[in-house]
Amino acid sequence: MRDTGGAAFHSADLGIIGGSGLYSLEGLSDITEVELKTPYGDPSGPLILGTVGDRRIAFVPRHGRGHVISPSKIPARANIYALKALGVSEVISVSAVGSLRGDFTPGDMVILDQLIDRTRGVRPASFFGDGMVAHVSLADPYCGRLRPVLERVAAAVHPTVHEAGTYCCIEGPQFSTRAESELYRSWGMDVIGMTALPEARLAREAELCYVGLALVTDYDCWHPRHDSVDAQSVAEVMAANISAAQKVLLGFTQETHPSQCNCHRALDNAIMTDRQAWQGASLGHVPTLLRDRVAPVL
Ligand SMILES: CSC[C@H]1O[C@H](OP(=O)(O)O)[C@H](O)[C@@H]1O
Ligand SMILES: Nc1ncnc2[nH]cnc12
Repeated sequence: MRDTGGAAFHSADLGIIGGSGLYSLEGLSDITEVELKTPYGDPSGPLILGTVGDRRIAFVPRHGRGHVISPSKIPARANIYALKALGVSEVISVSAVGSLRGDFTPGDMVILDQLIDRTRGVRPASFFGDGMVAHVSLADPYCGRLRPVLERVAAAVHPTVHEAGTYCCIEGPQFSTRAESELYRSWGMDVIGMTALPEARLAREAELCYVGLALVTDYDCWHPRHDSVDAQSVAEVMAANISAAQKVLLGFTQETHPSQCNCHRALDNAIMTDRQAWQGASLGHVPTLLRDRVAPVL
């Protein structure tokens, strides 16, 4: 069913953002497709809403249907805003990644815990700045409450799950040079991709719990005994592991429940703008993100 009624008529509590190779979700019932408009433009495509057990899920493939959106062009603000507007409080983000170390091999899963930003500043990376200035903490960009749950669920369905990993986010869409790949390895980065940022920054600003499930698809271009990555090989390894990823996602929906979390208070000590100055048109669309947090003063 296609429904353009908007967020007000729909709701979800868990958001799933699909990456390369994950363009649909298995196991959903009561499926509705919603086309949402946001102040930050259209999301990557219609959001798919559905039910698994007692969870209402909202799914969005970040590259769009048919993989038509390049990493630099992903409307991350619209995607996160749309999830927030639907009532989502927890998000799991799935990514294909290259391995930067010998013991992370293609087919492995990684429960991401850290990020390094090697994007070039061309991606809008904040909801704040026009009339309201906020500086959230990103010290731990992934939710510490949900990461162990994801690890447990993944370990139950997949033989090799790494409990932590630092994701190096490059601009793309080209893959790295060998010198860059070696540089990132020398810095101690674990995996490489093009999409975890600004998604993770925006999820924190929107006070969402956010976890990252990375599927290792290649050794980038540093490994002396493996071919350099290409898009086709990424797609092939993803296809071989997609049913395991789907099982992890389904399991995760049943193992987590919306609960109180520090992530939902990320703006508590972050807003620098005087409270009196929160009034007025310059505040733009931030109230929707903050919802009931600022409603009393607006
Ligand atoms: C198809 S290879 C490069 C492409 O795959 C990854 O996408 P995602 O993170 O959405 O799974 C990588 O970041 C690039 O966008
Ligand atoms: N080696 C790599 N570099 C960047 N993004 C990727 N996605 C999957 N493999 C990748």
